[in-house]
Amino acid sequence: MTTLRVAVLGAAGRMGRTVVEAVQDAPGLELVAALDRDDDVAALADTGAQVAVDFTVPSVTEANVTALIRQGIHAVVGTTGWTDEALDRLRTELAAQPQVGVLIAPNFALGAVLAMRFAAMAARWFESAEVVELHHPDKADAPSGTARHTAEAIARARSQAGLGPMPDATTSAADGARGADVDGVRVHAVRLRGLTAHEEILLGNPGEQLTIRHDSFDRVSFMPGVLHAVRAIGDRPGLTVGLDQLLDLG
Ligand SMILES: NC(=O)C1=CN([C@@H]2O[C@H](COP(=O)(O)OP(=O)(O)OC[C@H]3O[C@@H](n4cnc5c(N)ncnc54)[C@H](OP(=O)(O)O)[C@@H]3O)[C@@H](O)[C@H]2O)C=CC1
Ligand SMILES: O=C(O)C1=N[C@H](C(=O)O)C[C@H](O)C1
Repeated sequence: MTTLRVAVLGAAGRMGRTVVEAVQDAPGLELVAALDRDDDVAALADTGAQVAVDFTVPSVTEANVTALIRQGIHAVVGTTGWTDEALDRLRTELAAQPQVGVLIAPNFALGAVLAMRFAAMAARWFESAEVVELHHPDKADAPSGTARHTAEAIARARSQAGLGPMPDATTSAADGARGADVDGVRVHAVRLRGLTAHEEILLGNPGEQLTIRHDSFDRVSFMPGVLHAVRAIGDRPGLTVGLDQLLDLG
């Protein structure tokens, strides 16, 4: 079996530490670099890394991935905060390095990926849909990348089905009481000590409710998805958004 040489960016962080352990324990993978703040991503090629995993912070992840692409290193990215404009800039970078693969995934937990897919399937059959995400209080961004992605998928499914705005008679609300508006879908963010990463998608019709819930109780929940992506990304040149694209879900 040939060994795949892997680097981790954000290696001192909560996710980075877990990824370092997972790579060290994974057959066929070799950890060749563990970088954090102040380390030089532009010199990573010297380590022989073939794939790099980025769990850093939204303000630096684009610069990291750009540096990886320019060195011909594939990227598996879990860091949140990607805008459509930033993704377009990556596509431009990738056009000059057509052999390089980049995966940006808001959530690597297999259950969370399936929950997003189920929500998108269900959305057109319900009058109302709202998303509640619940996380540890050390998280920097709100709403979560997963919740944004979920809301965007619900909005897309509703629009494709020709559904209009959801019923909502609110004419007066305290600041934030109705959550964030993501493409017309309300998203509510809870921050609570003791939590890790959780999401509920509430879908309502007259007389019935469907609740789709996913819980990550521990960061190990993300590791099977990360390792699958590390092994798969070299055969998938260009930009891929969402782990579901690598899971053969149909
Ligand atoms: N896709 C998924 O499945 C998941 C995604 N995430 C996302 O991953 C990201 C990281 O989460 P988490 O691990 O909890 O966050 P942490 O804050 O624990 O980790 C981020 C790490 O990146 C470091 N860092 C900051 N700047 C740089 C830089 N320029 N280069 C390299 N490293 C840098 C930080 O250092 P310092 O502390 O000194 O700033 C820290 O060690 C978030 O965006 C989060 O939402 C999280 C869980 C799952
Ligand atoms: O910061 C976290 O912890 C998480 N971030 C990701 C997100 O913003 O969706 C994934 C997961 O929810 C954990």
